[in-house]
Amino acid sequence: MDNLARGCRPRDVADVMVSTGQYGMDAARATIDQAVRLRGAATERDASESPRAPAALHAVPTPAMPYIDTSSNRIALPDREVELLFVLKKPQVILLGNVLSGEECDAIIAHCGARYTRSTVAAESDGASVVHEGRTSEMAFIQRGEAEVAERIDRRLAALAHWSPDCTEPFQLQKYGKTQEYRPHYDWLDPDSAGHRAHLARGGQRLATFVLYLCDVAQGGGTVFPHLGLEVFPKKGNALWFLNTDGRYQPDPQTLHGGAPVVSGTKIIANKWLRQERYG
Ligand SMILES: O=C(O)CCC(=O)C(=O)O
Ligand SMILES: [Fe+2]
Repeated sequence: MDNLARGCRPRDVADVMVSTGQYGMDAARATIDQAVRLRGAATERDASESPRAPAALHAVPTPAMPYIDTSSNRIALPDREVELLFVLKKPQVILLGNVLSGEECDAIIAHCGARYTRSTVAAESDGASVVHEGRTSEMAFIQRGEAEVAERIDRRLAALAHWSPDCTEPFQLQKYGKTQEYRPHYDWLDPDSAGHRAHLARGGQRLATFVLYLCDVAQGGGTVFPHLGLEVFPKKGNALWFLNTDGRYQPDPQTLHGGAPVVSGTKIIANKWLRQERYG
């Protein structure tokens, strides 16, 4: 497992294991998943060291990317079996079912109680958090170590995405009442914007997004992707995943997305962003 410790992509390590003839692909994947879990989903990887490809496999280093195994209809995680509901290949957008139990959704919402404040975005000029007319929801954060249920879900998402929880942002809840929305935007940080560069300096690029739907919504509130002609409706316990960049960490303009206005009811989601490096 030295290659994993050096930050190689589990997928590449699996290819090497199969090519030596000692493992079938299923056995290689299972062994790697186990090793990643034991290592706390590669927590120990030195974030300052650039990820490298397995020795003697590629001359050109391939950066590590989080990934979800889409080879079967269900994914058995250590504490839960998740369903694949749809997969869009490019850009990669995956809808997953049964990621959270109803009780877990309720517990997260209860934990945040009334701590919401008006949502903000990062200003392009200096990166400061500013209120924006395109994001009318309210937000709340759950810091690492604050709630057992959040820690458990953090570990589950790490196993699902083969990515260390240390390289993710804390959960950000978004609550939308009637007419509230988040107009189409990108989750990746723009290297050409001075304000975003300050955020890039802490944890690198936002490689992938999980949107956890914590409740059903009576009407409206879908997550929309205008360039893809796609709208995903919130369903309690489901999670939407998308990759914000290509495999070389370059922002993908096709990932434009937003939260459509809620027509009736309330929508509550939790965002989890996977960063390139340790996010402290
Ligand atoms: O509300 C949604 O469905 C998407 C939210 C979103 O894209 C965000 O908070 O960055
Ligand atoms: Fe977003």
